[in-house]
Amino acid sequence: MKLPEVLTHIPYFQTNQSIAEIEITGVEMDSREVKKGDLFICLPGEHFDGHDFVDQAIKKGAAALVCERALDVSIPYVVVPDSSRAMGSIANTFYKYPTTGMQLVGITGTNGKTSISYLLEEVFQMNHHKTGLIGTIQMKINESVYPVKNTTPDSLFLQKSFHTMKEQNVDTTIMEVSSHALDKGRVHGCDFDVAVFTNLSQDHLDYHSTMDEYLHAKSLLFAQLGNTYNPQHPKFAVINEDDDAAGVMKRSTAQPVLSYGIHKEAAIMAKDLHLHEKGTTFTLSTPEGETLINSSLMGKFNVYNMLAAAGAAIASGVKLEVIKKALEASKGVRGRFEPVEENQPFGVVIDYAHTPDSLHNVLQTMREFCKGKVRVVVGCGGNRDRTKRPLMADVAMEFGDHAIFTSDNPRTESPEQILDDMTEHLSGGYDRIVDRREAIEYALGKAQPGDMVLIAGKGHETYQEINGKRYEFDDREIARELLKQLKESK
Ligand SMILES: CC(=O)N[C@H]1[C@@H](OP(=O)(O)OP(=O)(O)OC[C@H]2O[C@@H](n3ccc(=O)[nH]c3=O)[C@H](O)[C@@H]2O)O[C@H](CO)[C@@H](O)[C@@H]1O[C@H](C)C(=O)N[C@@H](C)C(=O)N[C@H](CCC(=O)O)C(=O)O
Ligand SMILES: Nc1ncnc2c1ncn2[C@@H]1O[C@H](COP(=O)(O)OP(=O)(O)OP(=O)(O)O)[C@@H](O)[C@H]1O
Ligand SMILES: N[C@H](CCC[C@H](N)C(=O)O)C(=O)O
Ligand SMILES: [Mg+2]
Repeated sequence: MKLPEVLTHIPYFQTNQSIAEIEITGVEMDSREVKKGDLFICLPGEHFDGHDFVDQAIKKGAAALVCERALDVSIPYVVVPDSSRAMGSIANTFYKYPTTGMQLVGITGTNGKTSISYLLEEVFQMNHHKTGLIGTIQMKINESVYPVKNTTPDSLFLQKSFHTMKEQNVDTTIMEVSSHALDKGRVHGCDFDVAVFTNLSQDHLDYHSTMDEYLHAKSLLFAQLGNTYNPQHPKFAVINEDDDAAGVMKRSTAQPVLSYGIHKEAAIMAKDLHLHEKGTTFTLSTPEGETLINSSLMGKFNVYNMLAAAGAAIASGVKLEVIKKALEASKGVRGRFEPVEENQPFGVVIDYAHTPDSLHNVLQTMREFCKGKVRVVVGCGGNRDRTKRPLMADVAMEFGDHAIFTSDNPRTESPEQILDDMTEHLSGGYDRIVDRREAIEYALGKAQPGDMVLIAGKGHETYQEINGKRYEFDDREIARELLKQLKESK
C-alpha cells in the first residue's frame, strides 16, 4: 500500500520529503521486529522512547517513519501530534477496516469485563455466530486460543487480529476495553457496534492520577461509539443504571442507550431476584419481553453481568429465548468464583477479586451462605495502585472472619513493603504470611467443617511475578494439591 493511502485517516501531519511513491509492506512499533518495507511508528513509552530506535529501524529496512518530532534521518518521516492514536488509524487502514462489517462489542468498567465477555461468547455461539474474543485471559478465534500480554492489546496487534478473524469468517467479536487502552488510543479506529459499561470503583490510580481521570478514560469508549470512518448502524450503549458513573457514560455518547439495573428503573432489569446457595434466579425483564432465568452463577454481581450480557445481545439482535438458554447453561469463567472440590468438609473458592469493590462483592456473597467462618487469603499486586492496598485489607477484615494477608504478584516491589502498605493502619486480628503457598496451606489447615476459604486476587493466572520473573503458580492447582495432602494426613 502506498504511504499516502496508509495515512488516509490522519488529519494533520508534516513530512520531511515527498511520500507519494513510498510503498509500505508492513507496520511495526518495535525496532527489533522491523522488516524491509515496514512503516516504523515511534511511540513514547514508560521505559523507552521509540524515537531513540530509529537508527535500528532504518538499518533493518524501514521504508518510512511516523514520529512526534522532526528527526535527523535520510528516509521519509511523517510527524503527527500523537503517534499512539495515529497508529490506531494507520493499523485500521492498513488491515482494511476489519471491524467495519463485523459486529464488535466493547466492554469497559472496573469489574466484570472478562465475565461478561465469556457470557456473551456463549450467547453468540448459541445463536450460531462465529466469534472472536479478546481479553485478560486470552484471545480466541472460534475455538483456537492465543496468548495476550494486555487485557486490551496495542492497536497493531488488535487490527491484525481482527483481520485474521475476518479471514476465518468471524462475524462477531467481543472485547474488553481497559482504561489504559482508552487513554493510550489502543482502540482508536475500532468500529464498535455495542459499548458496555459495567461499573466504576477504585483501581489503577497508579496510572490515572485521580478517579476523575479514570472515569474520563472509561467514557472515551462511549464518545467513540459510532464516531468512526464508516460507521454501520445501529449502535447501542449498554449502561449500568445503578452505577454512579452511568450519567457520565450516557452523556458521552450520541447513540441510543439501553440501560440495565436491579434497583433503578432501566430498560433491562432483574426482578424478583433470589440469590441462593446454588446460584441465582430472577425474571429478566427487557423491551423484548420477560423470561425467568435460573443460573448457577453466584452473587448479585453476576446478575449485573448477566444483565449486561443480555443488553449487549439484545442490542445485537439476539432473541430472548437464546439469551435465556445461554445464560442458564453458563458455568462461569475460569478463576472467577471457581470452587475447588476435593471432598473436603468446607468450601474453597478461587476468585480474581483484586479491587476493594470486587473483594467486597465476593465476600458478601460468601457470607450470605457460609455456615461457619469465611477465611480470606489475599494480597495486592506490586507496581500497581498503592492506595488500594489498605482498602483491600479493610474489606478483608470487615467482610471476612479470618484474614490472611499474603503476596499477589509483587513484580519489582518488596513483598514485605506491599504487606506493610496493606496492614500498617490495622491494630491486629489478622495473619500475615508472605509466601502465598504457605498462606493457602495455613488457611486450609485452619478451616473447619462449614467454613469457606476464599483465595483471592489471582484467579486464572498460572504464574507469580517476582522481581520481573514469572514462576509457575496456580492457586487452583496448589489448593487442590494441599487439600489432597490434608486428607492424606488425617
Ligand atoms: C503502562 C503500559 O501501558 N505499558 C504498555 C506499553 O509499554 P511501555 O510504555 O513500557 O513501552 P516501552 O517498553 O517503554 O517501549 C516504548 C516503545 O519503544 C519501542 N522499543 C523499545 C525498545 C527497543 O529496543 N525498540 C523499540 O522500538 C517499543 O516497541 C514501544 O513501541 O506498551 C506495551 C506494548 O503495547 C504494553 O504491553 C505495555 O503494557 C504493560 C505490559 C502493562 O503492564 N500494562 C498494564 C498497565 C495495562 O495496560 N493494563 C491494562 C489492563 C488493566 C485492567 O483492566 O485491569 C491492559 O489493557 O492490559
Ligand atoms: N459486575 C461485577 N461487579 C463487581 N465485581 C465483579 C463483577 N463481576 C465480577 N466481579 C468480581 O471482580 C473479579 C474480576 O472479574 P472480571 O475478571 O470479570 O473483571 P475484569 O473487569 O475483567 O477485570 P480486569 O480489569 O482485571 O480485566 C471477579 O473475580 C469478581 O470477584
Ligand atoms: N489487570 C489487572 C490485573 C491485576 C491482577 C493481580 N493479580 C495483580 O497482579 O495485581 C492489573 O494489571 O492491574
Ligand atoms: Mg478482564
